[in-house]
Amino acid sequence: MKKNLTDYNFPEDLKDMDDSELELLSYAIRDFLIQKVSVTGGHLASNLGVVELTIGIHKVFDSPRDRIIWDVGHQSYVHKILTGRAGQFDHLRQSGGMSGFPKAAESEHDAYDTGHSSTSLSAAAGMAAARDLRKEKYNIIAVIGDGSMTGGMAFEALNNIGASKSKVIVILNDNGMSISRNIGGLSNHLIRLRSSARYLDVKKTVRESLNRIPVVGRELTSGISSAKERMKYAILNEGIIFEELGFTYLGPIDGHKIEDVIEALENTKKVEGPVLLHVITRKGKGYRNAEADPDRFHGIGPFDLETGKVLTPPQLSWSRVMGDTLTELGRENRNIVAITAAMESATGLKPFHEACPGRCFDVGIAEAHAVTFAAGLAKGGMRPLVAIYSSFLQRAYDQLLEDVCLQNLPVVFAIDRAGIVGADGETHHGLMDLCYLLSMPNMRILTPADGGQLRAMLRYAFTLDGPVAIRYPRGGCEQGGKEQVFHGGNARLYDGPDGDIWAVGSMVSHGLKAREILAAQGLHVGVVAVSEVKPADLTLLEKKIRRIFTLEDGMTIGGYGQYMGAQLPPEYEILSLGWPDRFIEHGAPADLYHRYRLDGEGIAERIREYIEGKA
Ligand SMILES: Cc1ncc(C[n+]2csc(CCOP(=O)(O)OP(=O)(O)O)c2C)c(N)n1
Ligand SMILES: CC(=O)[C@@H](O)[C@H](O)COP(=O)(O)O
Ligand SMILES: [Mg+2]
Repeated sequence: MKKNLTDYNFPEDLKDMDDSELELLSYAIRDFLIQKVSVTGGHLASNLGVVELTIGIHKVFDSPRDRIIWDVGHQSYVHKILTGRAGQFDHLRQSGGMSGFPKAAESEHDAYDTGHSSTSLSAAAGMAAARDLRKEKYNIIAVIGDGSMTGGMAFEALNNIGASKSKVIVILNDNGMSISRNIGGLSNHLIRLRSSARYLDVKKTVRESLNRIPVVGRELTSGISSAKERMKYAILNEGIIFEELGFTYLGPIDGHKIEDVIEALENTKKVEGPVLLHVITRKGKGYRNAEADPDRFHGIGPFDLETGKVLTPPQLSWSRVMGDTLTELGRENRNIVAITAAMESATGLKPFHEACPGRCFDVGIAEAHAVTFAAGLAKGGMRPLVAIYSSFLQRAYDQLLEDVCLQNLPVVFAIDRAGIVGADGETHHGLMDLCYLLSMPNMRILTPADGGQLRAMLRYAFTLDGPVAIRYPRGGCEQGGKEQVFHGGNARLYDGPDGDIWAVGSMVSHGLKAREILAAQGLHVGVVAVSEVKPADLTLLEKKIRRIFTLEDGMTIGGYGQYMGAQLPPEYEILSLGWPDRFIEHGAPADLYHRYRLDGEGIAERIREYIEGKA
């Protein structure tokens, strides 16, 4: 073994390693991951679970010729180490550093960019069709977790691939967990498969599969031979959903036994047509604290290695305020129900679940279904709230429009992680929701500037009889006044003769900072805190102040600024300040606001340039 992981020439060096060297390597990788992520933060538990599997994949397949697609991509750290990027882990997910997700721009080994779940199988299907049409020869391997397999797109792709008979290798990494415990009918099916006697004799089950199915060449394993035994196997495999859909199902195998992993992966190569290898792993494997609490170690900030405790002091989060308020409201009104797409604790729903058991629904990673499910609940007389991240709600555009807005149903959307999220980057920033929600008739959009306002808005939202979206950012929030009430409308915080900043929700604090900086330079702008984005409240428009600067944590094109521009009388001029027409990279929020001139300083500069006629 070499001293450092950076001393290797991976993936080539893997090819000459024997099983015991690979096992030693797995220890070194775990150690490295735990050390590095304890400093930078990141998706630790999922990566610890795929160490042997990833080593096996790079040993058996030939990346980048063979294409490896990581579903979600949060578990691609080991792949990054094994494709020459160990040296970049000190800057994992930091401004200017390596992404936490696969990025083709980062490495030729990253065959497909991911971040949102359940896309890998569709991407693999398309890549396989392209390969076959072009008569090329290479393997396409999609690695998907049991949580991601609950997403609708994964089912759609299985359906498609199974019928196409195209050679796609699906590796189902089953650890029984989504971020929290995995749920649903498919999850129960997997539990039955993993607890069946078949798991006990790994090699035999894989050999049996190979004897039963068409394989490339004649390199068959010895396995079962008599017709009677073959029939017994076929019956055993009957009812395995993947087989029924047209896949050859191999496994389940123990994903932490490197020699079994390698043998099973070699066997996937031999199968003709679509094949699914079921691998059982443990989330957090090899680090006591993560094994004990895989949910918390799914995505974690910098932590103490010994205790596993995060180093940043706890703060009041927007999610927490939402969850606690909903719990209060749920106690008062038994018609209130909550829905999450596999993000119960992250969206703050846990206390509601505990206080109102039976009224909190985790539907799996199924955002589109979650929204129409809420529409159904509303139709049935309940008052549903969908707690969801802004970027994941993108998955349910059509359901928002056709099921909720068109029928004007009273569904409350608690849109978390709206705006810049930071370390997760392009795939996770919540910069689009204002653009698509603003164009939806009947949708009301509220944006709290602090925790007190969020509490008041939630209470108000349940009094309305149509859809309401309340959007708020990731992270900590100011307490705000406890007894606030909200009946719609905006609030003027300052007057100013040189123009008015209309700041949406949490951007109010940036607007106030800009105002201060400008005042010191002799320019006096007012500030309006925009709590009600839609319908537009124009009652605070000043007749004498004809210059409006809108400020939003969303895309400029199609966002609040353009929406306001369309409502303003012609004598008003408007400058819209938001995120530009490009994908915004990962990095610390403060760095990003600064780089894109959306912090107080940048906003002040842009306003001054505009007023001075330079913009
Ligand atoms: C569309 C979408 N919804 C939700 C998420 C948030 N998310 C990221 S990983 C994850 C759980 C994935 O579980 P699984 O695929 O089993 O991987 P594991 O973490 O267990 O390795 C969830 C819900 C996401 N990335 N994309
Ligand atoms: C990979 C993924 O999609 C989630 O784990 C996400 O990273 C969670 O983000 P938060 O840290 O904002 O909850
Ligand atoms: Mg899982």
